[in-house]
Amino acid sequence: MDYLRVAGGRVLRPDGRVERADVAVDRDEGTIRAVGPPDEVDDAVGATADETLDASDSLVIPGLVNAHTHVAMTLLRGYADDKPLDPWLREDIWPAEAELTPDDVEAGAALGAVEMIRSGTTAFADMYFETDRVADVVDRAGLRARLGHGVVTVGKDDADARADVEEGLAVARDLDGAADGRIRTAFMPHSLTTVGEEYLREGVAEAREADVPVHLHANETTDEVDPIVDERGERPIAYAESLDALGPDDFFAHGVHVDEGEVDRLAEAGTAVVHCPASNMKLASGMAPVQRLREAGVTVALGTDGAASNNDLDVFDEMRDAAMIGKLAADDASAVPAEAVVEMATAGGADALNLPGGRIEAGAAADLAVVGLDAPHLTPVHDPVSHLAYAARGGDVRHTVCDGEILMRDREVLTLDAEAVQERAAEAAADLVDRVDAAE
Ligand SMILES: N[C@@H](CCSC[C@H]1O[C@@H](n2cnc3c(=O)[nH]cnc32)[C@H](O)[C@@H]1O)C(=O)O
Ligand SMILES: [Zn+2]
Repeated sequence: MDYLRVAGGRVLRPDGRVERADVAVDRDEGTIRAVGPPDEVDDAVGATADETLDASDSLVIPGLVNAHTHVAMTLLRGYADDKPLDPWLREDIWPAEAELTPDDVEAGAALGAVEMIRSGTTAFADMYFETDRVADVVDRAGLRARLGHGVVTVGKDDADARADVEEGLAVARDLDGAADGRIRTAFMPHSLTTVGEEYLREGVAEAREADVPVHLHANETTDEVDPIVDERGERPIAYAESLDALGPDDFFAHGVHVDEGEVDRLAEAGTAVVHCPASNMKLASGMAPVQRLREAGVTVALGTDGAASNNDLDVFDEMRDAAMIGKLAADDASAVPAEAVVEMATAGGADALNLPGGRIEAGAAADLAVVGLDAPHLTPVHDPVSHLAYAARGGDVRHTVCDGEILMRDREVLTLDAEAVQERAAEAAADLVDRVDAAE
């Protein structure tokens, strides 16, 4: 086998313990072959390493999972800030997105991919359009992803609405298994209010038929929950259930305004919630009951949401924000502790997306990040897990590995030309804004 050894570091294990260990990666299989004391891994593998990644003074963690984003929105980073969700989407974001070309989406997705690799993220879920272009980027970048075409039917005539649903289903069927299996898909209606009931019903039924999961924005703002309650006399999660969209492989973004009954239904159904604390704070959407969700047994993952409502794709920030807002929401400083947010960003994310990774153990996918712990803001190291949650940043990541392939070594991205990607995205964004201004 082609043997990559991650050597000399401390390793975060699935039970939350941190131990001195080396990690042996089988690059042919893309899996972790052994984890153990440095003098034992070669024996366990029965070979010496073909290549070594230095992890001294560092912590080896599972690759982080960004379980909800719109990755090409990096082009709209800082384009419109300081507004609530609905006017922000209608007045600023949707008009700009109307001018996006397939090339723009690819440029923005590549920028997002570079940003994610640099900050130790190895897997993400993306809801956007021109999904085949996003998939190309995922393939080249070496990342893992669950991708979908965001379906919106409000404001469209029946033919256009149907075409959008069909596109959502076609993308989910056609791209599943792409990039040597690193790409999986989902049917992604934007939300329960931006897609009409009959389209939701038909689309979800076809998704079930095709065996692809459902991902949507749910219970994000009260402005979105109230109309459902007023019109239907039921809460959004009950509505989702009536649509057959509350399955064990489905995952919903936000879950901010969920009541006790909805939390219990999510737990019983096994539907995961992707908590997006920065987006929820920035759009003043509200505080998700994360402690309550976890206590009820709901799988909770973390997402940055799009870069226009964050404004970056750094999952380290998300861990910190989740811990902070989780305590505030629960009015309890012991709520949503460091271990919880680290679990949400790793195993929780992999479980929510039903993708390999999220755990450093023999047999698991070789998706990992090596985080340098020798920076001033990480000194001293009383507790590495505390640092992951509260003090480390994406820029502390030294190496990133996905599916056994080194995506970044010594802070140099190997799979994409980071400089060219950044230049192209900046140009695409400037041109985009010119077109939006001209269209007004
Ligand atoms: N097919 C649709 C695209 C939907 S993609 C998903 C959409 O979600 C939008 N979005 C980004 N962040 C949020 C959020 O926090 N809540 C709801 N929508 C968001 C994003 O701008 C994008 O338009 C169309 O042609 O308009
Ligand atoms: Zn979103």
